[in-house]
Amino acid sequence: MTINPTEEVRSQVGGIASQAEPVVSLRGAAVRVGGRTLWSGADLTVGPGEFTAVLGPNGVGKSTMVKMLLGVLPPAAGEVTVLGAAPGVRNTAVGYLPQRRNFDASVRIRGIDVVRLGLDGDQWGIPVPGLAAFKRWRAARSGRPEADGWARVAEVIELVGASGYAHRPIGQCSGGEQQRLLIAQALVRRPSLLLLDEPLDSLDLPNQSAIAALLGRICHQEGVAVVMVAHDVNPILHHLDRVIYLAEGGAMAGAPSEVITSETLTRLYRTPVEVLRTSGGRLVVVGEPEAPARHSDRHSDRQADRQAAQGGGADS
Ligand SMILES: Nc1ncnc2c1ncn2[C@@H]1O[C@H](COP(=O)(O)OP(=O)(O)OP(=O)(O)O)[C@@H](O)[C@H]1O
Repeated sequence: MTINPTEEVRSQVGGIASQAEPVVSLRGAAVRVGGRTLWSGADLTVGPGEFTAVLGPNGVGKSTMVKMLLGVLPPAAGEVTVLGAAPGVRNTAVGYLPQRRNFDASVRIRGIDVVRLGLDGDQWGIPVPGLAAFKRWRAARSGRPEADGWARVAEVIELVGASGYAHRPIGQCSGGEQQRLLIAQALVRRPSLLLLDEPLDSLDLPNQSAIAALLGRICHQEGVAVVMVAHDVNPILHHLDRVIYLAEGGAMAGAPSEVITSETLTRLYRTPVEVLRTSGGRLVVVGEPEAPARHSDRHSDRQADRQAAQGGGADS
């Protein structure tokens, strides 16, 4: 499918959000886990086709915000709506990409089958939000779910630029290729909102840029609102419409140029952070804790833990 910012194409991907209604709205929202308030006072409005990053230090509660938007965890205070309803109610119109999972090289399932799981199955043990309701809706609507399903899978694979390798076993695809296929999986049900938890983690810089550009196109040309957790704002900075920085006890949201300033970030991170403007006018954040190299280490540790749990050593 050619990417074309027409209403017709928008309707092929984006779903039920009306232009007037915010896709996500937080008013004085707070979350508590284990008896502890992670953040509070969060005000955020995300409109259709807007790209928002959720940023902040490790453990501040970024993934927890995604869980709250999915309805898994209720807000401890304030008002939160997703697609005009309480979180969780409209999950059939929400695509979700959990924190990155690597497919081992021995995994034989093809990319297209992984994408198809977004319609028919679970994402490796993680329940697809609202799947049962969606299946009922789809069967009632089409009467031919199988044929409709494969046509949609092909369409969305083309959209993310994965046609060249979608028939390969996913374990033989590169990290960037796997991520495109997983984004296709999250898009296959034509969501109005895409929630992504650190989709750039463990990717090299060219792949971070390519995936960031793909998400920018999905958002701005296809009309899907994107809310994305990120550690490093730089690869996505020039695609963003809005950011929300979470900090211990607080939160600050706004346009990137308003929020991404040396003063604000230094205050939020409680460590010196400098925001520079390049000759091309782009912002670059220097000194933001948790640089990408550190994330890779973190995920390598998880891989080693998994291998150890399976009886192999980290170096086996
Ligand atoms: N069910 C739970 N019970 C108690 N504490 C929890 C629970 N779930 C998460 N936490 C804690 O809440 C905090 C926020 O976790 P969360 O994963 O949302 O942070 P994050 O900002 O996404 O972190 P990271 O950047 O490391 O991915 C962490 O300290 C975590 O240990």
